[in-house]
Amino acid sequence: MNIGLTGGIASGKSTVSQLFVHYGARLVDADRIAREVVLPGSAVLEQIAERFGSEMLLPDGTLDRKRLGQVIFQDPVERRALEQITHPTIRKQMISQMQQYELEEPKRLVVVDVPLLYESGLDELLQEVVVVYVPPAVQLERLKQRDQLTDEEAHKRIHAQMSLEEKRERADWIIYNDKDRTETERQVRLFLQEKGLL
Ligand SMILES: CC(C)(COP(=O)(O)OP(=O)(O)OC[C@H]1O[C@@H](n2cnc3c(N)ncnc32)[C@H](O)[C@@H]1O)[C@@H](O)C(=O)NCCC(=O)NCCS
Ligand SMILES: Nc1ncnc2c1ncn2[C@@H]1O[C@H](COP(=O)(O)OP(=O)(O)OP(=O)(O)O)[C@@H](O)[C@H]1O
Repeated sequence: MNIGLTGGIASGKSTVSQLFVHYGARLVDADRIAREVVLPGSAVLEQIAERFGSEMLLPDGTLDRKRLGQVIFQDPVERRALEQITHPTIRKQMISQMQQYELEEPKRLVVVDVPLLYESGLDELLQEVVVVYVPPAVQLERLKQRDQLTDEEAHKRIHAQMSLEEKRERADWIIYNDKDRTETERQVRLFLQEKGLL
């Protein structure tokens, strides 16, 4: 079985996906793949430097993520341009990893953690979609804290994505992550029990 795991920025996808791993799932992590496809020497990084300028590279040749983030979270046109360069490769790698895991161990749960799951239409490929939800005020506070962002910067990042309310409406299953981690773990266990996976 495979499931998609999504939510808003800083709603707790990584926290929840680690709980699924703890209970035996295998994880396909889109953010991790997104980092791998821009390693020095990759065609994707070369295209980013062409489109956004070589000042987006640090002296050691790696991507200046902070700087590129400042550009793309400000401006939807720039964001689309980056997505057009990165998403086809990220998507291909995610699908191939997911298929490989399913082939290797057909009975084991595969969790596919993708921030932009609905935005990119990947939900079509997954059996069920679990949304990690927190109320807007909690999301804003956790994002500011974790990434040391100002109010304005955090709002821009949140608004670069489909609203968490809309994701919640589309979800097959919702995990509420606004209480403590023990409560979140209880809900992960409940999901696994319901699906006969625990
Ligand atoms: C702009 C980049 C370099 C900023 O890197 P940084 O290390 O600061 O952030 P990180 O990659 O850890 O992303 C943090 C979160 O930002 C959000 N986010 C990232 N890219 C986007 C985007 N294009 N649109 C909306 N939200 C996004 C996601 O919720 C993600 O979990 C990076 O996010 C990136 O390469 N984005 C394009 C690839 C992409 O779309 N990734 C999202 C998952 S497929
Ligand atoms: N139940 C919780 N109680 C308190 N803090 C939490 C809880 N769950 C997550 N956090 C904290 O909130 C922040 C966001 O969580 P996490 O990194 O798991 O979110 P994410 O959805 O994976 O983020 P991103 O979209 O940026 O990848 C982190 O600092 C994490 O430690």
